[in-house]
Amino acid sequence: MRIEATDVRKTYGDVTALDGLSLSIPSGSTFGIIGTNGAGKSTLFRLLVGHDRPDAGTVSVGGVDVTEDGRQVRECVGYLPEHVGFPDGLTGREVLGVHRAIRGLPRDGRTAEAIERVGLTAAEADRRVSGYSNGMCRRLGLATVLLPDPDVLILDEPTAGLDPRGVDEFHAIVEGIATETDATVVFCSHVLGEVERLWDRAAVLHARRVRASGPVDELAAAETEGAAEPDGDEAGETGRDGLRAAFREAVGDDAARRSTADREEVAP
Ligand SMILES: Nc1ncnc2c1ncn2[C@@H]1O[C@H](COP(=O)(O)OP(=O)(O)OP(=O)(O)O)[C@@H](O)[C@H]1O
Repeated sequence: MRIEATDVRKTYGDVTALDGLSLSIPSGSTFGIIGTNGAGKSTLFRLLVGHDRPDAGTVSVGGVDVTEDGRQVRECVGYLPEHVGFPDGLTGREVLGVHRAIRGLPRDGRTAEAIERVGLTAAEADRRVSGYSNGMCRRLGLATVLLPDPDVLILDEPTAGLDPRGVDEFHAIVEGIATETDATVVFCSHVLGEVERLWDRAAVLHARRVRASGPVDELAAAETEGAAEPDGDEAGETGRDGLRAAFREAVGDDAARRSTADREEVAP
């Protein structure tokens, strides 16, 4: 499903989180949003799933305006927020059972399928979540959003706090989902390495809007080739120099270099 955001503005009191943001995410793509802390990534995601409303502009998923029919959009979108909590006393499988029941989904084996898809063993699924590692919690969170077989997956920094092996394993799971389904996968991160490994296309969020967007190979290739001057500040599709410049501008030169190194560290 295609996702479109057009000239979106969102404020929280006197804080302007997004201003003039426009973004187009093609159906079936794996799309990364990269930006520093506070760039507005989570705000954008909340708008995409109708948990928040833009002050101006429009957001649509599969041609449906999210502000007009948020319910229809949420039925086909799986949204994993950055912070997810589970009731300590339940097992992973019970957590999934609760999610299945809340959504009114049938008992048709989808819980076991979701457990398998995220790489939890049956024994792990039957353990209480109070004993889960961060990586297991992330997998369980992903399993909860996979239950309804969503057309769109929106994952807000799902690898934050994972060690390099955990990041790699999580990427492999998401790659499997992207390959085996037609789902559009949108994922955000601070780390360029994650972009190169996982995504077809990416957008750099900076100064409350999309600073640049385009194919990831252009962004990543540009990053490893050295410095370049910015080529303008228009949002939307840009060439290699625009992506490279936007990424450096957003995260700073040192962070850009570290981000490239992070990619090498987590490479299999
Ligand atoms: N509920 C809220 N109330 C007030 N300000 C908010 C709220 N949500 C977000 N903001 C502000 O909006 C801006 C964008 O925040 P947002 O959480 O979307 O950024 P982010 O890119 O997801 O950051 P991070 O990488 O740290 O998660 C920040 O200045 C933040 O303080």
